[in-house]
Amino acid sequence: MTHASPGGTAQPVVAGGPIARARGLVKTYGSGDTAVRALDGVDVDFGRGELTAIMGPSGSGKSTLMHCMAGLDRPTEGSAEVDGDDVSRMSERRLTKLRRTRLGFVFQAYNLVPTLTAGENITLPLDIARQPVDRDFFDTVVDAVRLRDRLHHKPSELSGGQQQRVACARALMSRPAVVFADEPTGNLDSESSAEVLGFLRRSVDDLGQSVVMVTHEPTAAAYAHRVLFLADGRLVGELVDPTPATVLEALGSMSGLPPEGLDGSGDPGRPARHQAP
Ligand SMILES: Nc1ncnc2c1ncn2[C@@H]1O[C@H](COP(=O)(O)OP(=O)(O)OP(=O)(O)O)[C@@H](O)[C@H]1O
Repeated sequence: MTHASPGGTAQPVVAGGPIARARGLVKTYGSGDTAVRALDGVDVDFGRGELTAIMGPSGSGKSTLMHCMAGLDRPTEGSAEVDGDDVSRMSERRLTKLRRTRLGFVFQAYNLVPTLTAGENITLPLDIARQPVDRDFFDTVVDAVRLRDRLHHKPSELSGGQQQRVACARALMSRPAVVFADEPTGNLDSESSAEVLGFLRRSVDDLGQSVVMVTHEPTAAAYAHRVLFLADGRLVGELVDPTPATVLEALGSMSGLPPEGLDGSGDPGRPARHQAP
């Protein structure tokens, strides 16, 4: 269950508080006449133990928001907190450690090491960090991604969907506070997409993982507990318990609405609330 506060901050109501949050997040690229305000004051909470999708038109700031939250980019103003740590103010050294130990990443490109087997790719981050591999958890994750019979295959011997499931398993192995997934199904056919998205959702429902996913696809966003909509670097709406139809409807209504405010309030900073029927 979520509510939009009068101040415009979308806040999920979940036990233990949000796993990540942004306050007054601004990101400006360049300067002077050519400056681009990619994020224009974003306040948002990401629910603990939830799959949150971020949608919006091309250039609306989705990747910039995710990168600022994940410490891959520095905001110009405001704060980005993950599990109580302000990543916007951390030293590079601490950020590197945080990304390695507390965050998981899944990108559109699978980024697997071609000379290693699927199993070796899954444990690689732990091996690099010289952390022990919890074999029971490894088995749980491998079964959840349904890769048991592919563990000894190299990436070139796996389908795109299987490679992305290896990348998902790898992201989960350190039990990160948050998995950030940027267009994880962008290269996949619909069947492989369903497998990857099904796994990301199960990682939340069955393993308690928190996941934040950028996507263009309403069918992908419908796997989320909650969808956030960005436009021109601002949070302009959210949808709880989405379906492909309600996501499409929300996207359609946003593109057709006047610029003074998607909820009709005249306040462009206030997110419109689209509740699934
Ligand atoms: N490194 C950069 N330098 C300059 N401008 C940038 C940079 N990265 C992003 N931008 C600009 O910031 C704005 C937001 O970009 P961003 O990639 O976050 O949008 P997006 O919603 O993820 O887009 P897409 O769906 O096309 O990936 C765009 O206008 C983009 O051109």
